[in-house]
Amino acid sequence: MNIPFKKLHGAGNDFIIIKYDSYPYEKKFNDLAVKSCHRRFGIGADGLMIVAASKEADFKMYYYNSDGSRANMCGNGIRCFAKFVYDEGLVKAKNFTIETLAGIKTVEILEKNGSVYAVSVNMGKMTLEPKKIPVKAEGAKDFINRTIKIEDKEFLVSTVLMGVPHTVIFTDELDMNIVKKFGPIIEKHGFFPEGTNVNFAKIVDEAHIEVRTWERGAGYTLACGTGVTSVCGVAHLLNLAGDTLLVSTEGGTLKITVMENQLMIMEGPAEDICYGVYVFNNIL
Ligand SMILES: N[C@H](CCC[C@H](N)C(=O)O)C(=O)O
Repeated sequence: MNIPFKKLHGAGNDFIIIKYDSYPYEKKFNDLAVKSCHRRFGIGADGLMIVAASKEADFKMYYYNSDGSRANMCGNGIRCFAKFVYDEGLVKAKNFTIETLAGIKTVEILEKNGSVYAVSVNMGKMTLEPKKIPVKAEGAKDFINRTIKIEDKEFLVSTVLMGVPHTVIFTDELDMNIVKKFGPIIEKHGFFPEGTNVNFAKIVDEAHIEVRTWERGAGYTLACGTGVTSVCGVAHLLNLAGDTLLVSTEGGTLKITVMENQLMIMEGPAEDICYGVYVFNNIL
């Protein structure tokens, strides 16, 4: 089956985007994600998004990780999704809404010299209640500053829901060996019945944070929008940083603003990489 696609990235977190009508087989989306996201046998990406019609918003976004698992929300992804639908002429307004499994998100296209260079997204508020994340923490009102012991190391973690579960670990030094060794262990730790994304964060000063993320269902990625937003929300909650933050990831910089009412606005890049036709051999 030949499927037209575009590939975009948001701060190095890369995605394949297709239109629902070009492959209207929802039950096969996870299989399509695994095969198209494969870095050798497919196009290669961290995730797949499908642009569909919505009864409640301007569009509906399906998001799948490269391992085929579906996730409720994707921060870098929704910026790329917004650029895709705007550039494809599917929407004329610069402000519009996108239905996700984490609720309806409002996005704003940011244009310079007639081309979209970034998108601003209202990411909503963090959820702290363990049941809603979910985290196993009988009777606790949140999962902030908890200790996880793995081998001989103790991690002070804070887990929140930012559309998807995010565990935040503040550290003085970002050590990629630690990220890649302990990220996958924490991702699947028994505390997290549905798994978790894992963000290692270094506070540079009250306006700058560095983040490296091990993603649930995708592994180490160059950036994670919901992860960066979660880090900023927890840093603000713990008075470790201010309310306007520049967050540098390996793939680029995102700007997060924590509003008075705890809503968080993420602004960041969305860039085209390529477009073409994917030959989906779904017989195998
Ligand atoms: N890269 C995405 C996160 C995807 C979430 C997914 N890894 C999951 O929670 O299963 C972002 O920019 O927010």
